[in-house]
Amino acid sequence: MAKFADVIQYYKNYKAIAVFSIAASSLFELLDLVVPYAIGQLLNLLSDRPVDRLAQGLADGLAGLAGVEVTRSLTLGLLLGMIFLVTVVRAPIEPWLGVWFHWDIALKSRRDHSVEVVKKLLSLPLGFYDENNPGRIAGRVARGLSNHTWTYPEIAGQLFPKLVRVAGIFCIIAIIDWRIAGLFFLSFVAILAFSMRDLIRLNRKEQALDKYMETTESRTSEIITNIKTVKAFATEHDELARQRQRLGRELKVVDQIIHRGYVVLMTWQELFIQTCVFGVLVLTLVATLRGNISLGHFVTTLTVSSMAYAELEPISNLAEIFARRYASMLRFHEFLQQPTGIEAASVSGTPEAVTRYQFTGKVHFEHLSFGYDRDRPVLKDIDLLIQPKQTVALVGRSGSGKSTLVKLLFRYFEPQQGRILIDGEDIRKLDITGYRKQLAIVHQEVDVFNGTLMDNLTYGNPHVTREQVDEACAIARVDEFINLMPDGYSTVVGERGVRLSGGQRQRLGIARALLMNPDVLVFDEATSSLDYESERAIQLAMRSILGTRTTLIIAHRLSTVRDADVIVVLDQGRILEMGSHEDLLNHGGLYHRLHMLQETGDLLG
Ligand SMILES: Nc1ncnc2c1ncn2[C@@H]1O[C@H](COP(=O)(O)OP(=O)(O)OP(=O)(O)O)[C@@H](O)[C@H]1O
Repeated sequence: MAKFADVIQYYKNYKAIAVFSIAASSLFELLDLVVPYAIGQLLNLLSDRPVDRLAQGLADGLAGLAGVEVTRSLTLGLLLGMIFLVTVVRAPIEPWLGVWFHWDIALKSRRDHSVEVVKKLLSLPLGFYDENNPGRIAGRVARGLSNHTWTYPEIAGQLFPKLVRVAGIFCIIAIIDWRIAGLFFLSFVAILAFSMRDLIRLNRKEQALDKYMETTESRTSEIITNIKTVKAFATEHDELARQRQRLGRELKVVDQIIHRGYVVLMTWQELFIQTCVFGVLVLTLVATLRGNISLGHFVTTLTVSSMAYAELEPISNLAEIFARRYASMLRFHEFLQQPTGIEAASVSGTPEAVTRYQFTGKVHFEHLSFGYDRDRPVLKDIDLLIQPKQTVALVGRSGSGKSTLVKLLFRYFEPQQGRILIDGEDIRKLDITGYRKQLAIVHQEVDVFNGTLMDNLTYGNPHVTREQVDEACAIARVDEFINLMPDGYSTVVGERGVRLSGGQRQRLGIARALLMNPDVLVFDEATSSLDYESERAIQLAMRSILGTRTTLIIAHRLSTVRDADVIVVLDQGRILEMGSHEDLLNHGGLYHRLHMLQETGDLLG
């Protein structure tokens, strides 16, 4: 759970400059008080009454320095000079010591935390992404960052200095009349306590709303990612209706409960403040009429106390703004506190720190058991030894655990029982980045990054030579389509470039995997969604790779796995059968049945 301290810690890199700039802004707020004081003293002078001790002392000091007599004109000049210093002279300095630094800190902190966010995104375990879609994550991060950025200049540049100013006003009033100061203090504490109570209550509602908003954003993001399905099923109207309903509910809470709550609070604050201002006017007037305070003090007290009460409104507004943003700031820190995966160390480390390995490719899945949910095992006691450069095919019904086995090999998840050995070494003992660099996978859906074909080919290994790229492209049959591209290797593909077909993407994926020169290569359903010609091109590419390194093929189409040295048939998380294509056909078990099914299309085969 994130706390208030986490929100403060957000700016910790700039602690020293923050203290300096807040102190500077506070000082300027205090200097503002010189004006009503000096005007009060001017009034005393003009009405031929003596100035108070402070003004008199300053005038004596000045006269002593100049070696002249203290006159009315000298005191007048001194008071005017004070006003000039704290208004005109201060004007060009204040924005630089205050505004500049407040925004500078906010913007630099945003940069720091944006980097932290990327770091976090790269080091979160895969399981996090199964549970949170991009819209939910992006919404939470964006709101958290922007609210932190906007809030800092307001709190540091206004709230703190204004509180200091109010404290200064309290001191001035106390010097003039302690009873008025007492009333001022009590009313101030009362209004702040009353406001805080309401703000805490409203903040709880904000937190619940924030969670609700994340789910709405997550659905909008799903609409974008699944737009083809939405259009194909013609569910635009339903999606719009659902989102409209959610947004309507959000508005109801924001408008009718939260916003109304703030306005009610403001109404009470206004009434209370104006009553207090009036009370001070009456009290000061009575004190002046009784001759307890001078006319100058009457003006000063009235002016500063009106200034103080006038500050109450912005102070409570700032507290309100903070309360409105606090919930999303906390949610942002909760995101940053998510437990990281095993990749975390490599994200922070340098590329040079990665341990380099060279494996023969002997992989042993030793009595592995695993379930995403501990109580529902997906893999049960898998024991499988793969010899170096062997080709092993994993087949079985959908949901039998083929992909999960590969996820464990890549250490996206840890087995609950058993272990995986590579060349006899437990993979948990290896440096995760160095280990993964010796593996490569060609997914069913090959990711294409916005950039040139060359960028995409060398994504995992930017140091390869042009010859190596040509060679990998020839094996993966990328060369067949690269020559047709407008700019060859320099053709921009992906989001803003040429769209690649499914078959082209897969061949790109194979070449990219080969350029990693992996010791273990995995094909995950690599040919499942392709037309005959593309599938054949890929099968030929795969065939020329087989035997050059340990290869694992997850396949539904049994035609693609005939060449495998060993075919492993998984069923409900267990190894049911294992052997060559011929052995398994002769065995007459599940593989034989699946094979017949695919050959004949006969469900009873
Ligand atoms: N991230 C996940 N969280 C929870 N359960 C999951 C997750 N991924 C897969 N499963 C479950 O684990 C079981 C095995 O899934 P897996 O993807 O390994 O099967 P598969 O044999 O590769 O299936 P297919 O051939 O359809 O891809 C399934 O019951 C699936 O619902």
